[in-house]
Amino acid sequence: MKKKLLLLATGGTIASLQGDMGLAPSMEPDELLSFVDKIPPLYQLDSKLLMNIDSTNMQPESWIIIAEAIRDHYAQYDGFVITHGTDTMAYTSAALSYLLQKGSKPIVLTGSQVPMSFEPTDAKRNLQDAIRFACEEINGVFVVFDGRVIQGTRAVKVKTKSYDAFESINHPYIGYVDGTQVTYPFEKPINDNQPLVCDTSLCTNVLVVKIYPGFHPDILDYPLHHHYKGVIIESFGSGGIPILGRNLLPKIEKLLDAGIAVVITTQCLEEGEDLHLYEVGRKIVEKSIIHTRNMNTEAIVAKLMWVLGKTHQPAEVKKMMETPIAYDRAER
Ligand SMILES: NC(=O)C[C@H](N)C(=O)O
Repeated sequence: MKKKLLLLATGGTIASLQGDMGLAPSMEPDELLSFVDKIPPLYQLDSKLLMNIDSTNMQPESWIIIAEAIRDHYAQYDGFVITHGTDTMAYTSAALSYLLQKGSKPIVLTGSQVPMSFEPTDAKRNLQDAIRFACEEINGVFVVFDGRVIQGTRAVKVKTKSYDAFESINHPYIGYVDGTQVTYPFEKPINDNQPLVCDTSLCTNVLVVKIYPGFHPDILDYPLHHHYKGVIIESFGSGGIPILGRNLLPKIEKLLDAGIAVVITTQCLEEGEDLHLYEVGRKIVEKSIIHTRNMNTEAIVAKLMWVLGKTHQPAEVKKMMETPIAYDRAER
């Protein structure tokens, strides 16, 4: 049976044309599709333009627009393709993994490093691959890019120009697309065909701070005095914060005392935090901070906004953040 797919276009390089001020998204979804080699027996496709923006301009409110469009059309289609800029695609793929849970259909994000109208370009292949993967019997949110299928909570943009811009971090690739062929390196994930759960309440009062040698503890006064509900600290290596010199512990205690969720992650892309390893990590483990294990920052930001959209109660926030959703974290 032919699959019924919906393409939701949001802009990005894939839809960009050269203007006086540089590349800017302006192509309509039908124009994008005119470049694609159709696989007529496999699918029938409708399209809708949700926004036409550089993904630099994506906001959490834009994630909600995308999620609600999918929710509203969920019953009518077998799969969804979202064309999106690459710069914040990993945030959107993570966010949609929280906003739209369970379900029975694939939601596939793609984009390109070079506009569709340029030659050569990666846009044509990526869009074709995304459409092909959206025909699979699989559920969840995925990024399809340069022939690789990545779980939505595990994609990270690691290159600014090359075609292989995205990697699956701390998680295996779900699959590969080559022409009309989809292969799975491991067992194909089981589609347990559950009803879609759409929950779009978000709290955006979240701050990410990357510490560095010389980071001044006073910076952490800012979230305290500006109604922030969550602070994500990108610490070093296996995880730890300075406890000598510009000691961050007293300020972190103040944040926790004020009921602000403090989340610790690592600046290292691979293998995740292990705060128990070193004294500089253990000191903070004694406090009720939130562990992230091997989650990526994009997923942590989206998950924290989503969790804080439901509760500000510290123990609840910690429990929800530390509970795996959509394969976003693995315990050791
Ligand atoms: N390759 C791209 O799509 C980059 C673009 N600035 C965007 O994220 O919209």
